[in-house]
Amino acid sequence: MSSEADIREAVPPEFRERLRSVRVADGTVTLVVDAGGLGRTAHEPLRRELQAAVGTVQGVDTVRVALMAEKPQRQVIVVGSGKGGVGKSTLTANLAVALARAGRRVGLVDADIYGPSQSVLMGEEDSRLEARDKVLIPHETRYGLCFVSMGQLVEKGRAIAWRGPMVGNALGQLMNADWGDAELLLVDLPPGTGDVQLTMMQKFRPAGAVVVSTPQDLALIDATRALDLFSQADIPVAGLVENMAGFVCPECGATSHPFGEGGAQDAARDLGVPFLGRVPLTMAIREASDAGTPPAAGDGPEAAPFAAIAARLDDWLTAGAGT
Ligand SMILES: Nc1ncnc2c1ncn2[C@@H]1O[C@H](COP(=O)(O)OP(=O)(O)OP(=O)(O)O)[C@@H](O)[C@H]1O
Repeated sequence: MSSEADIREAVPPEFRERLRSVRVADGTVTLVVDAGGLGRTAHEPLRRELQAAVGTVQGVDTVRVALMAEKPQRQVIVVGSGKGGVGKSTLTANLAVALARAGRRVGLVDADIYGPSQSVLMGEEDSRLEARDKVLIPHETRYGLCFVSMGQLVEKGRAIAWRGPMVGNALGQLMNADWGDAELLLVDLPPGTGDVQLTMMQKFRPAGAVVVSTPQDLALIDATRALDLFSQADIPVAGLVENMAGFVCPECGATSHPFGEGGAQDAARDLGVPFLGRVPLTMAIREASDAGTPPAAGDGPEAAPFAAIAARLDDWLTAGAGT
């Protein structure tokens, strides 16, 4: 009859620290193993390796492996805007890249269910999502982060006309994908204040919200509405970002202000929310975004504003300002 010590000895050394308990009874061995920090994809190979190794011990007929997947502490940050077209998806993609570059383990969720664009922004237009045991496996990008998007589930160019419960269901699938050891999920919300936002706030309790606006008054009125929605739901506001703040002429480098100047910073001050920074309107940002090479991943001047905003968001999270 094999002893517990024989069984422990047979477990490959790299897994011994994960062993939580060993039970031996009538030729059946039960191992309880901590699978925390391993992605779901690693579970089956780990189980098979342990079964094979322990199965070689004399007197062992059956090896049962119970994997405990502790849930990593993961914070959710939503990025919203009062209206469409202000650059919310561009900002979310580049913030995710900048945070990953700064060493954060980041996942990106494209919850802009009616107009998903993260596949294009990440240069993964043809990527499709796979599922294991009905859990989606996020798609690995070249930029040090994984993402999921509605755009990966529906046919390209197909309009999505869903009612509330279907939207909630789709959102749940994206949020509950196999995020492995990601510590931060950045969520690109649809513009406005509809079903997705409400489901998000009720079901997934974000640690914080970032609101994007262009500097002109009309956009700021809408941004104020988005801020109001978050504060009503007790979601802390990490800050306001001013996008398309000043146009940098690609010919002469001079800056003009087609949408006005400093409006979001003033609005943030008036509303008592942090101002996270501004991103200029440049041809390079638009071209890089369309080409699927997020400017934040490069070393050009376009990366700097995103890195600065990401650092402020990181400080806000580190200071424990999120819930
Ligand atoms: N700072 C910027 N400089 C230049 N172009 C930008 C900038 N920010 C965004 N854009 C461009 O503006 C367009 C709209 O941006 P984006 O899709 O990110 O906006 P959105 O608010 O997410 O829109 P939607 O409401 O469709 O989700 C895109 O073509 C994008 O490349």
